[in-house]
Amino acid sequence: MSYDLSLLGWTDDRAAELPEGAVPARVARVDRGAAEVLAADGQHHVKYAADVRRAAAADPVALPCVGDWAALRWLPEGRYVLDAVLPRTTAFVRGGVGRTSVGGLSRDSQGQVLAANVDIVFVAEPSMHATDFADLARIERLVALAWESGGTPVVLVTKSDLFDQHLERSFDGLLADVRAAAPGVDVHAVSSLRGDGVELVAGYLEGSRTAVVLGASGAGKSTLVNALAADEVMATQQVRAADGRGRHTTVHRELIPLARGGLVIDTPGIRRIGLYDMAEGVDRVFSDIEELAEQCRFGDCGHAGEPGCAVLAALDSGDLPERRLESWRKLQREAAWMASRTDARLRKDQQDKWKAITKEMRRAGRNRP
Ligand SMILES: Nc1nc2c(ncn2[C@@H]2O[C@H](COP(=O)(O)OP(=O)(O)OP(=O)(O)O)[C@@H](O)[C@H]2O)c(=O)[nH]1
Ligand SMILES: [Zn+2]
Repeated sequence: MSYDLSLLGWTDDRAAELPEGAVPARVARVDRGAAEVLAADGQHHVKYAADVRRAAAADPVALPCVGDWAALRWLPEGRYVLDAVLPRTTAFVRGGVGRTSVGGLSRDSQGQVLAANVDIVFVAEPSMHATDFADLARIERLVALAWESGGTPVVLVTKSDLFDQHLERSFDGLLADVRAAAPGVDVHAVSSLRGDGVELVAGYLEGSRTAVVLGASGAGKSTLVNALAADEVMATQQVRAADGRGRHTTVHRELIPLARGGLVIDTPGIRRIGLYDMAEGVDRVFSDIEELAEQCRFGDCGHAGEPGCAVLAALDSGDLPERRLESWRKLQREAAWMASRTDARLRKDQQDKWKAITKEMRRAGRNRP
């Protein structure tokens, strides 16, 4: 089995970051101290070089993760070693690895990268969930997370076939509310069951882009991924049934290359993604409120009754729905809480570290395999 790197998302920009003589590979899955990677000459199980282990011991953000592009080096004993992680263009960073026994984040926890180099972040929210309509607050939260990762969010209102047209609310009205909750973000209705919108979703992956699907349990993520992947997932299920072995199947389960181009990352970490540091993303998803806040008379207005508050004025006039203001307040509190526990310089330091490692490797001029 060999891979066409460009179909895995390899670009000229990334090639420019590759140390001379190194072999590029995409991380499909990670285990303790080792990764499954896809390279032009096939799939490999590779261990981490001492530099990578050292960097990861100092800071877990340096650990290779699914979606990473890595530089492999050929060892004299006839196998590859993962020598460096190439600079990430996007990353889902969880604020803390450790959880305390009561479920909170432990104070000294550092960031952990759940997935890297994800271009498109689909936010799946069912049009109907039991008798409830799409949850706008959840959409706001996940869109904020998506912006924070550096990827481009696209909201998918899933299970559109379940929407009962006889309800007091029209489907178009629901879509309009969703659009208002995610300004500047594409919003589409999808029914994986009927196949509606699936081609449109696939279109976002053209040019071998990488996507994840975020959403609550039961939002229809797996069904959508299966609809996109069709052939591949069915094939891997047959492999599993035939020989009962897991490894090959698992690789394709976490980083799923689609036959029509593009990839979907689907890992337990991404599925459980909830609340991470996302101050920037919050600002962006609530840009309408941020703009109002700039018009408040006082620069440090708390929007709690101060004179000349533009936010409360918009609330009074009905321009700003109360639900949205509440949602913004809640996310801001959470973001502030996360920020107090996450070293803001973490990622910046990490980027510098990667650059240094890459430079170091270039200077050392590794041997070709
Ligand atoms: N009517 C309808 N049902 C759907 C659609 N997509 C998914 N479902 C059903 O909704 C249920 C949940 O779908 P999943 O794809 O497993 O949801 P998920 O988001 O992957 O859920 P988790 O694995 O728990 O995170 C399943 O019973 C699906 O058959 C759809 O477009 N229309
Ligand atoms: Zn104000």
